[in-house]
Amino acid sequence: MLADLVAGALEDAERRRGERPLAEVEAAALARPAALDALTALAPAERVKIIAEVKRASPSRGSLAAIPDPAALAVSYETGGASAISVLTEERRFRGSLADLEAVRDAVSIPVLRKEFVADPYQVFEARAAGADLVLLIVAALDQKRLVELHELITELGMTSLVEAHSADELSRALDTGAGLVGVNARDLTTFELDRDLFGRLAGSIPSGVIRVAESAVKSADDVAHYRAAGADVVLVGEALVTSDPLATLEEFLGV
Ligand SMILES: O=C(O)c1ccccc1NCC(=O)[C@H](O)[C@H](O)COP(=O)(O)O
Repeated sequence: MLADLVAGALEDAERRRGERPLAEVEAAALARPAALDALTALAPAERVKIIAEVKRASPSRGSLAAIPDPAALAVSYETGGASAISVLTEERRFRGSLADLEAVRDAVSIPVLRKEFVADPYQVFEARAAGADLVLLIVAALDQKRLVELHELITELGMTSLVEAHSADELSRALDTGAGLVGVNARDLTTFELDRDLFGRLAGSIPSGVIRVAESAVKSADDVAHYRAAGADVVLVGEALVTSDPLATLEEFLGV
């Protein structure tokens, strides 16, 4: 499944490259105002922080929410106290787009993450051209050389990588990149199984100075408390927000 998602995302990027060559996207990326400082926005604090996700659908859950106006949803997230917004831009299974990201960027003043199966530098330039401040890199989808190259490009463009792992091995590869923001995804992206305790098993290996993000499987305030007790500085939440009143849910989650 993960290989299919990456292959599909690369095919879609190739199609867009045909319509808008790299030189044009690169120029648009360089013309953007500087990216927001996500490491400061997500820095450890007395209270847990939330990255709130714009997520219409997913391979594991199918349709979640229509989200006709992603910018309005993002404004609710910002008003509700989210520290950053994640926008799924994958088109085939998540029904997202770069246009969603651009609309969100224009509507909020907190950092915005491009959530995508990024494997090609073109996708990084696209992210910056659309106004992203952060880009997701999934360790399981990349060999180490490519992971490091993409992380370096993201950094050169002034953005922040969120480097995502799902095992001790992947975590060690994530830390080897030198990234300051590392996520542990409870969802196995090959089987979709959820393991809410994985973060707790791996968090102790993340050195202080690296921001720890617990991703996926947050359904309730108890789940946020569970991740917080295990050492999460930040939790990334999708489904629970798009299928509820986001303001009320954020208030409940941030009260933890
Ligand atoms: O959500 C999926 O089904 C999925 C399947 C395959 C690859 C990635 C997938 N999701 C991306 C994410 O990591 C989540 O959208 C994100 O962590 C939020 O998760 P949740 O709060 O459980 O919606």
